[in-house]
Amino acid sequence: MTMTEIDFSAGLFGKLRAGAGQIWESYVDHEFVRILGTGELPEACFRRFLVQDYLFLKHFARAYGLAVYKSQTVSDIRAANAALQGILQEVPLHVTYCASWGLSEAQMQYEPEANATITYTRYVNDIGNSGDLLDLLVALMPCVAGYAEIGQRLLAAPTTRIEGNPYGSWIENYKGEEYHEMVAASLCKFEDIGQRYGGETRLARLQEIFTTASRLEADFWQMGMDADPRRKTGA
Ligand SMILES: Cc1ncc(CN)c(N)n1
Repeated sequence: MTMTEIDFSAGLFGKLRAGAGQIWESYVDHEFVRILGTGELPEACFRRFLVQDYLFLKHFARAYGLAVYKSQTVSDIRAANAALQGILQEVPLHVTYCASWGLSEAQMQYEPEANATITYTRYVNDIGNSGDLLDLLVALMPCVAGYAEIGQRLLAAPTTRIEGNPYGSWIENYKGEEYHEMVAASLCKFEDIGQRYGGETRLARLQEIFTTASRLEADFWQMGMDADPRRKTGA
């Protein structure tokens, strides 16, 4: 089977990604991702990230529920529902890692949310509440497509190690065919909705939303990095 190759530079998504420039790079090429690929990421950083990501996924599933509500056609409802299912399919990966550290799913649910989690998830849901379906999808796409790009980059990087890497199954998930097929379908629907909702005439505002969500993605990695015990400065 050939791997689904995604062209991240195409269409409205490609335009927004290019418009986000250095902020997009700071997300997909974050230090956290690079040392996760080599296996050198301190476990405390990955733990902090993964528990927060579980809480993040809950709010992103809610955001896709909102996308279902904002949809005006059955085809768009189906696509938002499929993306919601895609988000939920990530959860077992998180539950399995946390179980290996003795943390149950019941306990994960009651972990306090980090500022980075609150800021990003509430921003996206606010865009969805105040804007239309296209605004909401623009806020969601850095999350959906960014991890597929990260998976593709890790796969291509000569420094990436899967065997013996404690984060190997995380890498396998986001470079895997199932995730990439879901992202390819999401991007295809995004281009369709972009055209129907006049994306090209709304570029300035859409760029603002996309760039903000990309910056909040980079901040999310940084929240994981900051849990490195060697970087702690006293407090
Ligand atoms: C913060 C974040 N961004 C993106 C993904 C991939 N859906 C995720 N699990 N977490």
